[in-house]
Amino acid sequence: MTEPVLTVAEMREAEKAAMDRGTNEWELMQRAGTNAAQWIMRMAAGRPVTVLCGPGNNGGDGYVIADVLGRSGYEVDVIAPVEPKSETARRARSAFQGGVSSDGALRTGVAVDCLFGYGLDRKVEEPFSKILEKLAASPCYKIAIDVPSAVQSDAARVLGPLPRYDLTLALGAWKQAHFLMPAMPAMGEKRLVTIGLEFEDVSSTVSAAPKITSPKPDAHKYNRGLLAIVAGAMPGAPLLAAEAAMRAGAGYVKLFSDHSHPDAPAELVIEQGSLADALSDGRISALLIGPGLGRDDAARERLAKVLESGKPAVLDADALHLLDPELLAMADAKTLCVTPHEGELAKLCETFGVTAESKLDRARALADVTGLTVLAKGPDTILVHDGMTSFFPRGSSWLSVAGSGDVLAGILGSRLATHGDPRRAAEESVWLHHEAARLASPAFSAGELAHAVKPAMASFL
Ligand SMILES: NC(=O)C1=CN([C@@H]2O[C@H](COP(=O)(O)OP(=O)(O)OC[C@H]3O[C@@H](n4cnc5c(N)ncnc54)[C@H](O)[C@@H]3O)[C@@H](O)[C@H]2O)[C@@H](O)CC1
Ligand SMILES: [K+]
Repeated sequence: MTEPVLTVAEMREAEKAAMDRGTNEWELMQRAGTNAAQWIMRMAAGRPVTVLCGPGNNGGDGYVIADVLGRSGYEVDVIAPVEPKSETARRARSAFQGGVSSDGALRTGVAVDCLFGYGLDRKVEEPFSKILEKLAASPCYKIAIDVPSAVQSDAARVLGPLPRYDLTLALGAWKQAHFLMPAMPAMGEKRLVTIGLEFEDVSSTVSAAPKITSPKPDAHKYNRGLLAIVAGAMPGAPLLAAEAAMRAGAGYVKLFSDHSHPDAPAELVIEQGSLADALSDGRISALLIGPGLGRDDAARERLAKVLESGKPAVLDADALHLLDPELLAMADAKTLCVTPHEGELAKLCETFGVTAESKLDRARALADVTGLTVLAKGPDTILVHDGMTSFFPRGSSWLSVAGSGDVLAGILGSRLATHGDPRRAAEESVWLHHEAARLASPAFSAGELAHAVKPAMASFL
């Protein structure tokens, strides 16, 4: 099932739509609190629970949770530094029969943070900041309801003390912050608690694990996809990309390189000489250029030839520093996928006149302006294709190793050569990259990561 990722405005619209269909806010809060309480009881397993309640409907959810836990036999403390302000939260507060204190110690056991949800709109100050500091210092099991209370839901900005949570329960739908830095690593495990909302015209989703198919019975090396990797000044990076690509599904991987590559595996075909001639091979189904390309005139010339060829291509690394409107005009942007890290994304935005503050907004604006498929990689990878945004579960932090990006580019090129769909190829490449890292962890080299792409493929067959 596709899981939408909503902005605060979209979330409010979805809730309004539910109300227009006849479900009032109180019922939504009952569902949210009751369903979240089921998760909390599973994690608490009889331990005492402290619920922290804020002034809005997130606090309202907290009173419902406390009520359900109390009725289920749990010892529950509620700490609420201020009285609820919204009507529905006040109703939840009056329905709760247990004790509420404005401050107090957190009992060891479980703490449930309902100070602020997606309504957080300014810096968290006292008395709330003090409570969050106390929560951060406590050894208890920490659960954030909807979003951690110091995290702004759309941009993932951290506006106050941010404890490390064990579990975050997203209510109704995922919010952007669940998949964005810097907030994401503090959220622990993340689970979606459904409350019966319906979503229309969804433009952002969580990428679902891909289903990779085996080659067709009549497959041969060409119709399984021929990926040509166009090398340049430095020999190592394109070779690494080729090692990954050979294990990611393409039937044939070639390296167009004028280096001798004494370390290349025997099964990698290396072609030297005229790039124009090499690119004229009609059997090539996708190209990859950028790793080790260089940034001089010769590199620009090679990139121009790739773009002129009209073949689907992945542009990575140095190619992203060279790409400009003049070069892009040579190609059909719909067939191209760019894979910038933060610095390369900034460079592309500068080149194409995109001004936006966050990584998410920059990736979206760049895709809009250029028509490219943008895979903005990093700890919070974001894919934008034709107005659609995909977010991904977090990958291993061991991926922060030199050559990791070359491996990702190789996998992406291989998947693109296999079926030609840039969005699908990009999603598959991220999942395969993460899975290869999981299998190769810890402390792998990029070469070991490239080899782990093979067992990673098996995870998605
Ligand atoms: N509206 C609905 O139908 C539903 C809402 N739900 C819950 O409601 C939450 C959103 O509720 P709200 O819109 O009331 O927002 P919040 O509960 O997140 O908080 C908003 C309140 O906190 C205040 N506030 C914001 N930032 C502050 C800061 N830094 N310091 C002090 N006060 C601050 C605001 O002035 C407002 O009073 C969701 O996250 C979710 O938990 C769920 O109950 C499901 C149904
Ligand atoms: K919260």
